Amino acid sequence: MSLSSARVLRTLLKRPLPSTSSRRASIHISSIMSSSASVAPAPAANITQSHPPAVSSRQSSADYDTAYPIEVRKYLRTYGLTPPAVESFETQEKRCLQLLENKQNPIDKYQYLTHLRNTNVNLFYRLLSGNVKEITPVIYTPTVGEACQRWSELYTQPEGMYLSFSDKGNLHSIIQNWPHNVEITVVTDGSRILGLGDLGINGMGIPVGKLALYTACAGIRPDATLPLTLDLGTSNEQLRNDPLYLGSRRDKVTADEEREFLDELMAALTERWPGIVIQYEDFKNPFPSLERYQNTYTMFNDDIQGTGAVILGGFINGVKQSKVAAADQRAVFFGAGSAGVGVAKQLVEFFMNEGLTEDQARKCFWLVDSKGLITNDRGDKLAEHKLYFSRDDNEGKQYKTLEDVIEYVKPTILMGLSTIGGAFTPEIIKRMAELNKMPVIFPLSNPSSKSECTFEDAIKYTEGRVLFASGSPFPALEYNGKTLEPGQGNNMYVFPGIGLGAILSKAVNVTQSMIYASGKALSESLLPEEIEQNRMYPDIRRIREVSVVVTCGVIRAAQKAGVDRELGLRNMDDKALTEYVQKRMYDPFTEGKKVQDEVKELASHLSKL
Ligand SMILES: NC(=O)C1=CN([C@@H]2O[C@H](COP(=O)(O)OP(=O)(O)OC[C@H]3O[C@@H](n4cnc5c(N)ncnc54)[C@H](O)[C@@H]3O)[C@@H](O)[C@H]2O)C=CC1
Ligand SMILES: CC(=O)C(=O)O
Ligand SMILES: [Mg+2]
Repeated sequence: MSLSSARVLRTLLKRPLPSTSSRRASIHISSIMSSSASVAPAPAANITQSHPPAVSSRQSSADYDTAYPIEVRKYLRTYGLTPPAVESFETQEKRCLQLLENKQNPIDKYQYLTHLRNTNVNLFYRLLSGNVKEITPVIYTPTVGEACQRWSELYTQPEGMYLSFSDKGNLHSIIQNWPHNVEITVVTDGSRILGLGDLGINGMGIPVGKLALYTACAGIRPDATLPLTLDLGTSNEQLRNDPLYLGSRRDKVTADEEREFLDELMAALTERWPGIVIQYEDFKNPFPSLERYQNTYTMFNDDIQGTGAVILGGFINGVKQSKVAAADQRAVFFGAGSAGVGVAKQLVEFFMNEGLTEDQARKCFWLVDSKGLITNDRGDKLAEHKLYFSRDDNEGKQYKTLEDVIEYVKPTILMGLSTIGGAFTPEIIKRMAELNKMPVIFPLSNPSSKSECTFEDAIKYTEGRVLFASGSPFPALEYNGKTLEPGQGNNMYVFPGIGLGAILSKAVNVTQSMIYASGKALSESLLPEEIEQNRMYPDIRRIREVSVVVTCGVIRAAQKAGVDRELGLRNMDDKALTEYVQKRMYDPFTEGKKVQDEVKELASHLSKL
């Protein structure tokens, strides 16, 4: 059967997926009129059944909130489908936190939170917003790493779209199956999931986790987000032989095949949802797609650009503390992939803004990959993205190990984007501390097991002088009577604001200037007391406020670049723009109130008839 005839058949067999608003349109007058009387449950059966009964799988998961008053439950036709008590947000949170605490393993906590998101979306986001520091490590790095590794083993429900290479030619029609209007998608092919390698379609945990952060941090409505995983084969033989693996068992498609598929995908997504923002995530080789689509679609690559921006943000504050001028910086990058090159390029731009020429700025960087320092005369064919930083001043000498490179360069900065856990050994950290008053050491690989060093080691071996940020979170430490908080250099500080800024400004493209602006805005989002505490990044608990600052910076940059189509925002001063952004953000704490207000308004209207 062709896809289009399958769709017709399905349409005939099934009633359409009702949206919350269409369901609300078929109001149950008697239930609302009787609801104000008391909390005593009037039988749900008093509801006139003018159309098929509400089926749980057809309701929005937000509708089953035990915080909803009786009249709202009747209005939503969930009366009787939730326990009788009407709970406060505090009681709900207490139960959820207790349940979380009782779970022994991070993955059990992850599964519980997944269940919660699918059964009461507003409660999930209230819980996340109120406990962002505690819960982010469960739904995002590091735990999402294990969730992806075990995705096929633990699978219970769909949470996004899966598109296979064999669907090529039909992507446009398959995408029509998604039942909501989408403003933003995160798309991966699973080929480089964190530092864990090619996980094929098991990588779905990443789009799901990133989009949960879009909602929690930048207030993009949950139903306007689309987690998207491309099943383009996998080079992971173990997965292909795993009987539980949920993807196709073919080898990875070729670069040409991938390009053709992505061309069709980009067109299909944009045709279905004009203006959609498309975030590329965790592709093994993401440079060609960024180059190909960045001037044609509203898209960006989080690993290259988001990571560049977040490190720029922290680095601007770090430089102020270390007081080493741009011209005197020498940065060794351990790892020269998408993230390494993305960060280095972003810092080149910063150094140029600090007065260096491009060549002077570029020469401040020494990139190391699995074969050692990247030089023109190393003897291997360098991937294109490495050429810009390849050194020609090594006088014929090759430096194979990180120790050798450090002795040669005597760096002020050591970045880790290598996926090699523990690569920054005590000796390396000590050497950085000998070379610098305040060494910058950023072990940025994820998840925690891949971090190039721990916060504890960085503090111990530099005697507390390190300027530290890691990709995954580490706990705070007591050192010499002081509590030291590690920085978290993770793109989660910027991608929510980049996405929201692009959506609200209706940007036709995500320009490099918008990316730079996100990092700059992040650096300016610190409170005076955070600056006083020598922090490079704001407290993660303020991420929603921070995302508003980042969003405004991105919108202004879009306006300056002339890629914005929401021209009304141009006339707003900064205060008005900030308020506009805040008002446009989904807030799980007031979401239920909106429904209650609708019910009240309707009851009052009906009483006047
Ligand atoms: N903190 C953050 O926000 C972000 C962190 N990352 C993390 O950065 C890591 C790298 O990501 P990508 O650059 O996208 O991956 P990639 O696969 O493109 O690059 C990895 C690089 O590490 C090098 N490498 C591998 N083994 C090595 C060894 N033994 N010695 C020296 N170099 C070695 C490779 O040659 C390559 O240049 C991952 O763990 C990822 O999770 C990525 C994006 C954002
Ligand atoms: C944080 C992130 O995007 C990564 O590790 O790939
Ligand atoms: Mg990533």
